[in-house]
Amino acid sequence: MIIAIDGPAASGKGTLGKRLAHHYGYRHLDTGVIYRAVAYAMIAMGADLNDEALAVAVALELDPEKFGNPILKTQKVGEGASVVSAFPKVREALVNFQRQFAADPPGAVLDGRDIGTVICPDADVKIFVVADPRVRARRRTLEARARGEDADEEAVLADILKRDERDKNRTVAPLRPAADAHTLDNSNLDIEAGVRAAIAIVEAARARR
Ligand SMILES: Nc1ncnc2c1ncn2[C@@H]1O[C@H](COP(=O)(O)OP(=O)(O)OP(=O)(O)O)[C@@H](O)[C@H]1O
Ligand SMILES: Nc1ccn([C@@H]2O[C@H](COP(=O)(O)O)[C@@H](O)[C@H]2O)c(=O)n1
Repeated sequence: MIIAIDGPAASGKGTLGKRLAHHYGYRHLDTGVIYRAVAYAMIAMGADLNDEALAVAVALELDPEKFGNPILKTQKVGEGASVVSAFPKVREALVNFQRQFAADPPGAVLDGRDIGTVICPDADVKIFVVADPRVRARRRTLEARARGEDADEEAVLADILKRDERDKNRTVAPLRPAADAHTLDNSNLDIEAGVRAAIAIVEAARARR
């Protein structure tokens, strides 16, 4: 079974993806980390993030062993990821890796922006996770402060809104729910309640198979 989770920045996709994968014994891929890895490699070499040809070359040479690097989670790298991810050829270079991950047994949960629309249009279950932008900014700020960072909630909100705008308005694979996606608004749900709601969606889909 393939579970596709999409949604805007900091909506809880990764948290939910990890929890669903654990619940069902599936593998989990946070696809945002792939675009972050491209951006980080370019930042590290002092390159211009708008250099599409270089971004493609970097994307083709990515080492998944490095996806766990905590620096990929920083705001600067996230902002860079939303620049390089808008290039059609960068996205093209990364499709096979994601589809291969999805196809391998016993099942997979992938989260991102275009999983239900482009990467796995035939996914068994598609969930589009949303939450009020202020709620998302609050959660992300608390998360950063817990890591010891000096995060400003208004700046975090501005970053989230900017990335959402760029992701929704790009020409290729824009952020949007697939026609057959279930929207899950977790603005007023804690993590446990959000996971329960998602499991109910998955179970309903399994019962229909
Ligand atoms: N339902 C929830 N209730 C409260 N906090 C939540 C909930 N879901 C996620 N969070 C928290 O919100 C923050 C963002 O969640 P997460 O990193 O899963 O979002 P994301 O959509 O994967 O983000 P990104 O766009 O960076 O990939 C984390 O601190 C997480 O613990
Ligand atoms: N399937 C995806 C996943 C991510 N992106 C882009 O990467 C940026 C960072 O993603 P996070 O999930 O880690 O926040 C995001 O803003 C998107 O621009 C993507 O295009 N497609």
